[in-house]
Parts: sequence; C-alpha cells; structure tokens
Amino acid sequence: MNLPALLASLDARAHAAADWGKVASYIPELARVDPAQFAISVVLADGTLHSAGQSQTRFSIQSVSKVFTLACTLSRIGESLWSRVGREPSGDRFDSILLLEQEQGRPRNPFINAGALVTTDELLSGRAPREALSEILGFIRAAAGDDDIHIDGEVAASEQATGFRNIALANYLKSYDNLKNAPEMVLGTYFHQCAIEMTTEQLARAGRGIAGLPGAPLLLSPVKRRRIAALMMTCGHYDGSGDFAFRTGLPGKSGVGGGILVAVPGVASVAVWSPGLNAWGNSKVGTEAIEQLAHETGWSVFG
Ligand SMILES: NC(=O)CC[C@H](N)C(=O)O
Repeated sequence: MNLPALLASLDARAHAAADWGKVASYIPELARVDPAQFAISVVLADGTLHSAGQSQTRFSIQSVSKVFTLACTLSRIGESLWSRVGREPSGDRFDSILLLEQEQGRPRNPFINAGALVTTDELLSGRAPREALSEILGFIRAAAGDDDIHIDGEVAASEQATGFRNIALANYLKSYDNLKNAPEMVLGTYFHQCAIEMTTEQLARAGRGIAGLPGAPLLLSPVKRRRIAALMMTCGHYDGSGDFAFRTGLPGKSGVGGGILVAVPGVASVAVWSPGLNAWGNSKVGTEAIEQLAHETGWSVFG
C-alpha cells in the first residue's frame, strides 16, 4: 500500500465533492468556517506521520475533546464514574434531553453532551475550572508530544453566549443531583474544553495511545484504552454511530467542528477534518474519507 498516494487521492476526492455538508450554525464562530476544507493525517505503528490536505490548519476539536476528558476522569476516579453515566448508545442527537427524564438524570454515555457534562463535573470536583482545563490540555499535549496546543477563547465565548441547550442540560442534571459543582462552572469548563484547537497532525499524534501504538506516551492502561475505543465505536457518532461502524469498521469520535479521531488498534491513529456536517452532526466528507481509507487499506477491528 502506498499510503501517501492514497491520502493524496482522498484529498483530491474530497475537493471533487459536490456537497461538503453544512457547518454547525448554532455556535456563531463555527458558522463562519468555510466548509470546503479537508485534511487527513495518519500515524503508523512505526511512528511515521503521513498527511494530505490542510494538515497544518487548526480547527475546533469540539466533541473529540470528550475522549481526552474521559481519559483524564477515568484516570482520576476510575470505575465510580459509571454510577453517574452509562455506557450505552443513546440513539438520539448529541444534545438531546429526551432520555434524561426517563432515566432520572443519568446520561446514557460520556460522549453525548449530558454525559460529557457529568464527566467534566467529575474532573472539576471542587477545583477551579482553570485547573481541570490544564489537566485536559496537559493530557492532550503529553499524548501528542506537542505543547503548542491551546484553547480558542473566542469559540468558547461564542458557545457560552449561545449554548442554551447545554445550559438546559446542565441545569436538568443538577435537578437530579447528578452535578456536584455549580452548572455555570461545569458549563464554563466544558465550553473551553470543546474550544481546544488542533491540526489533524496534532490530533493523530494525540490519538496514538488510544490506538495502542508502540512508542506512544504511556498515559492509559491497556484496559482503559480498550474501553475508550469501545465507547468510540458504540457511541462516538451519537445517533450516527451504527452507520459509522458499518461503513468503516473502526472506532471514531467526531466533533461539530468537523474533526474525527479514529483508532486502528495496534496499526494506526487517524485524524480527519472537514467542517461540513451530515444530518447527524458528524463530518460528511471526513466520514466518506475514513470509509474510503478503511476500504483501501482493509483496516477494520473486525479483521
Ligand atoms: N457534537 C459536538 O461536537 C458538540 C460540542 C459542542 N460544544 C456542544 O456542546 O454542542
């Protein structure tokens, strides 16, 4: 397989796309992003990095951050997280409130917004938001081996001003006693973690540990990385998780900024970015590129 040529062909194919999908419009800063952009980066088990497209362009990782927050929270408190958050796909949109009432304020999984708010609440546990955020950023920087990874304050402020659904979710969780900290503190931390910006190269490197690549910084036990990857597979694309698994056979976590982090256990860590989204709120062209990559390489957790 000639990976550089394959990635170049994915870039060319992306730019031939008649329909890039629609950028997220509910966060004003993201609504301004040009959808006609594409980047893909792959780190292989031998440590080599291969990219095509705008792999030096920083984008808002949004919900891809939930993977790293979950890793930090599991490292901090371990299994007790699961008394407050489930591990089942929700079958609903990422920002849905529907099941929260039926299930007494215990979110289905850590990747839908309600579950991510609880996970962030655990990480916060009485500390100042700045401390929890520096733990998340510290984890990502160490995982990527790169300190030049930061939070875009304008994106965070933009979501803080308009994130009424998340504000509703946090208050609803609090009413069920499933937030320990004040909703404003949790929301502030969550909006800032979502506003971390990275290039696909940085994200692919940060995903090496979750993919279990040799030589990755040892930040996660094998059990934790397998569990995180299992949740990516079953819940990482919300109500589009089944479709993503069917099309790619790989665990992935998407964000409304158009990024997707994909783990090919023991083989590769992949990051793709294209800001236009499909109907589920996952990168449209990014998903198509991962589908094609999996098809051409034969990469799949199903052998
Ligand atoms: N799917 C996402 O990426 C959602 C993240 C976004 N910050 C939100 O909470 O709505």
